[in-house]
Amino acid sequence: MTADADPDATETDEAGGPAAADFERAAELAAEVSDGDRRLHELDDNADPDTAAAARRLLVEDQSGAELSSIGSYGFPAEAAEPNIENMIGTVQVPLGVVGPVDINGGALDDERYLPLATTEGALLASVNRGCSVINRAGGATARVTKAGMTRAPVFRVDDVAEGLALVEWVREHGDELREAAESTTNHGELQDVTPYVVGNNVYLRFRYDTKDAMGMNMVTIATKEACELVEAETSASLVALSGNLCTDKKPAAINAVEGRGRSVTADVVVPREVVDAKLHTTPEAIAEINTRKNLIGSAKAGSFGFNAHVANPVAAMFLATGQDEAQVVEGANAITTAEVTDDGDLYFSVSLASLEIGTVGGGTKLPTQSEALDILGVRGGGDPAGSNADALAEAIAVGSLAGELSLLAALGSRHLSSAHESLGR
Ligand SMILES: CC(C)(COP(=O)([O-])OP(=O)([O-])OC[C@H]1O[C@@H](n2cnc3c(N)ncnc32)[C@H](O)[C@@H]1OP(=O)([O-])[O-])[C@@H](O)C(=O)NCCC(=O)NCCSC(=O)C[C@@](C)(O)CC(=O)[O-]
Ligand SMILES: NC(=O)C1=CN([C@@H]2O[C@H](COP(=O)(O)OP(=O)(O)OC[C@H]3O[C@@H](n4cnc5c(N)ncnc54)[C@H](OP(=O)(O)O)[C@@H]3O)[C@@H](O)[C@H]2O)C=CC1
Repeated sequence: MTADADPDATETDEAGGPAAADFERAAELAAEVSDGDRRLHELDDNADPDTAAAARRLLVEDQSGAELSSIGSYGFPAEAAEPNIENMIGTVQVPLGVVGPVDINGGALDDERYLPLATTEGALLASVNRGCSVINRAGGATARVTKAGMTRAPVFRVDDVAEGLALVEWVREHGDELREAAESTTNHGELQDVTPYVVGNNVYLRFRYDTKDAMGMNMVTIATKEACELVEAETSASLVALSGNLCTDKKPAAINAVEGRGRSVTADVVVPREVVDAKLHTTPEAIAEINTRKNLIGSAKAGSFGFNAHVANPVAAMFLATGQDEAQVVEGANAITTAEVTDDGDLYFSVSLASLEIGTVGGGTKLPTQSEALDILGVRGGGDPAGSNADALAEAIAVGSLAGELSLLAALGSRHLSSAHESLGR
């Protein structure tokens, strides 16, 4: 076995962290797992989280021959990540940078902000930064959350369509009882509506909640389970699965593009022609044409839900930076970019993200580096009023996406995409 830290260390430091692990105990635990006396995921029951992580690193190093000193050099007590991961061995570090400060004229965030982006793609921050500098010269970007609501859609089995319709009618008549059941599990969540869908002998009930500052998937799953118990007690329908995929979580889906999920948010800007020329080295006409031929027609021909160039880039980078659930980049990139030449010859440019599932409380937002990144935006924790911090985060991500779209479409217009990645991205 290759030890990856001080083998003489035996005390667990109160502050925690990899150096505070008890490496003697870690070696004992690793040997017990190797001998089949203990399972990998049981180590936390027998040691503090940093020691358990050290034991798992020893096992993985032994089995793979890998040397895990970088993975083991994390900068916070493993205890802080306990709600976020099982079988922890350390962390992966992704470089974090900032762009801006960019001027955001939002409904919830009306100020200048640096935007934190974590990525391994060279040229991405330079590009989004250029977009921010263009937005600032244009007087700032406007941003608004136009709809909010997190969904969970359980599927019920019924005998036939007549029973399915009876269930739909029962749901319509008993909205108050469903709301009371669902909201009994949460202090913040509010049931907004339940939309039924009947397919043969399947009934899907799409519950939508205002989850305030939480992304809300745990919250709405727990609340919907309570409502489902009422449905089963009061009707002949039988719950097959608490998630019936009409929610739709972590899969590309038209329903999210049309109905929205999480926050639907739009950012837009009018860029004066001279700024397009000086900073983007192209014209409003060229950007509008590229947007039509690439983002609209090209995407339509490809059957894509993403009528944009690379909204996934700023969304993923800001998700990683601020502790969002990275699998939900699938829905986060569900965006339409528009571009047109105004009557004055300037460029109107917008990006509308239909289903941005984000929060400033819960999930990964509590981790030390992620909550510092939320501090950069001034949106850590619960907002006043509740929900305003998550609205502000949505607006910041939308403006980052707007900046990225502007810069990339311009780079395509000026034929600078490949040269930019030759000089910055390799
Ligand atoms: C690279 C640039 C920005 C050069 O663009 P430029 O206009 O030659 O740069 P510049 O040196 O004149 O500077 C202009 C501004 O860019 C920023 N800037 C410039 N350099 C830096 C830097 N080092 N670090 C930070 N910021 C930088 C900075 O904001 C600066 O303004 P200022 O603040 O000085 O007033 C431009 O060519 C560009 O944006 N290219 C596009 C690159 C891009 O968007 N890549 C994204 C990834 S592509 C991808 O992943 C998806 C794709 C393409 O496959 C999707 C699809 O199919 O479409
Ligand atoms: N369960 C599932 O099916 C899925 C879970 N996930 C995971 O779910 C997690 C996110 O779930 P989520 O429910 O957001 O987070 P948490 O489960 O961490 O719960 C957050 C809780 O914070 C409390 N809270 C405190 N202040 C506020 C506020 N201002 N606004 C809203 N809530 C507040 C709420 O408690 P209270 O309810 O008591 O008011 C809320 O339930 C992520 O880790 C994600 O990876 C992702 C996809 C699916």
